[in-house]
Amino acid sequence: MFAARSALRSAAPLRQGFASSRLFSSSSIVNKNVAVLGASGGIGQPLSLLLKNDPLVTELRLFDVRLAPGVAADVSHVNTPAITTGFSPENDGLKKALTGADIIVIPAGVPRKPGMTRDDLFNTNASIVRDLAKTAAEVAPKAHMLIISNPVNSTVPIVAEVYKKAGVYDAKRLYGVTTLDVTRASTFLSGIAGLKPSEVIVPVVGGHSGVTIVPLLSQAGSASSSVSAGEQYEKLVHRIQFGGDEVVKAKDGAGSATLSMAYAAAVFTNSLLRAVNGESGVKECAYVESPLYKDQGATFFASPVSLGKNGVEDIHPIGNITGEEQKLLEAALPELKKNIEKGVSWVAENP
Ligand SMILES: NC(=O)c1ccc[n+]([C@@H]2O[C@H](COP(=O)([O-])OP(=O)(O)OC[C@H]3O[C@@H](n4cnc5c(N)ncnc54)[C@H](O)[C@@H]3O)[C@@H](O)[C@H]2O)c1
Ligand SMILES: O=C(O)C[C@H](O)C(=O)O
Repeated sequence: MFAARSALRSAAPLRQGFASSRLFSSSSIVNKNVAVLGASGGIGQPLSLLLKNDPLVTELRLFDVRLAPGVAADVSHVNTPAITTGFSPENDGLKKALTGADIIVIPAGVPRKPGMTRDDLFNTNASIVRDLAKTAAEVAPKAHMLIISNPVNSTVPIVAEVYKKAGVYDAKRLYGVTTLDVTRASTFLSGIAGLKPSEVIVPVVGGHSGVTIVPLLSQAGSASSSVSAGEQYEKLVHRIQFGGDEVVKAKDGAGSATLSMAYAAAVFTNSLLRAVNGESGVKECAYVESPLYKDQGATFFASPVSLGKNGVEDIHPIGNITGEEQKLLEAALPELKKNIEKGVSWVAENP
C-alpha cells in the first residue's frame, strides 16, 4: 500500500507547473484544515476519502444535511494523519465545521438527470450554495472557496455576491472547479494520440457547461497534431464539451459524474494546498473572477492560473489560438455572460 501511495505522489507532470494529472504531491507539511460541504453525496464521499489520503490535509471536516457523521466515522479509520470529524446541521454543525477551515470544497446540491441542462439545477442549487456561502463568509471569511455545485458558471458569481455583501470578498480565494474538463480532455486526446494521459495536458478555458467549455487542443504539445481540424477534431471538441452528458446518460437517472469529479477536485485541492504551503510554479485551470474577457461581460472566466500562498497569483491570457478555437470562444462568451448575470441578479433579488 505504501509503495502504491508514494508512486502516486511521485508522478511528475509533463509541462512545468501544470499539475492536473497527478495525485498526490507533497512539499513540506503545514497544518491545513479542509472542510467538505455535501460530504455524504456521490462526489462528497469519494472526495472525502481522497482528501483523507492527501498528506497535506491535517484536518478534515465533513458536513452534510444527512449522514455526515457516518461518512466521517468510516473515513476516519483510514490510517493517514488527517483528523476527520463529521457534522450535521443540528447544534450549529455548519459553523463548527467551518470554523478554522483553510479550504472549503462545496459539492452540495442536486445533480442532473438525463434531458436536463446544468442551468436546470439553478433553482435548487442557487439557494443551497448561497446559504452555505453566507455561513462561510461569517465564520471562515479567509478560507479558499472551491465551488463544484452546478451550474458552476452561475454559482461562483453567487458566492462572490454573498461575500461582497458581507464585506469579505477576496477574488483571489474563490474558484469554480473546472479540473474535470481538463481531466477529460487529457483522457480523450491521449487515447487518440496513443500517448500516456499524464503526458497530455490540454488547457480548457471559458466556463463549465456545453459550449462555454473551450478546449485549446492546439496547446496540447505533441498530441495537438493528432487532431487539428475536420470531423475528428469536431467530435473530440464535442466530447469534451458534453462529457458530462455522456456520464449522465450512462448513469440513466442515477446522477452525474461523481468518481472522476472527486478525483479532479482532489487534484485541484492538492495543487492549492501545495501553493498555499509555499511551493512555487503551481498552475491549474480554474473559473475565477478575471479581467480577460470582462469587456464582453464574462467577468468570470476559466483559464490557466498560477496559484500562490494567497490563492490566485496570476491569471494567464489564453495565448495563441487557432481559427476554430476562436470560433469556440466566440460561441462561449455570450452564454457565459448570460449565466453570470443570472447568478448576480438572482442573488440581488434573493439575498
Ligand atoms: N464542477 C463540476 O465539474 C461538477 C462535476 C460533477 C458534478 N457537479 C455538481 O456537483 C453537485 C453534487 O453532485 P453529486 O453527484 O455529489 O450529488 P448528490 O446528490 O449525490 O450529493 C449532493 C449532496 O449534497 C447534500 N446537500 C444538499 N443540500 C445541502 C446543504 N444545504 N448543505 C450540505 N449538503 C447538502 C446532499 O445531502 C447530498 O449528500 C451537483 O450540483 C452536480 O451537478 C459538478
Ligand atoms: O454533467 C454534469 O451535470 C456534472 C458535471 O458538471 C460534469 O461535467 O460531469
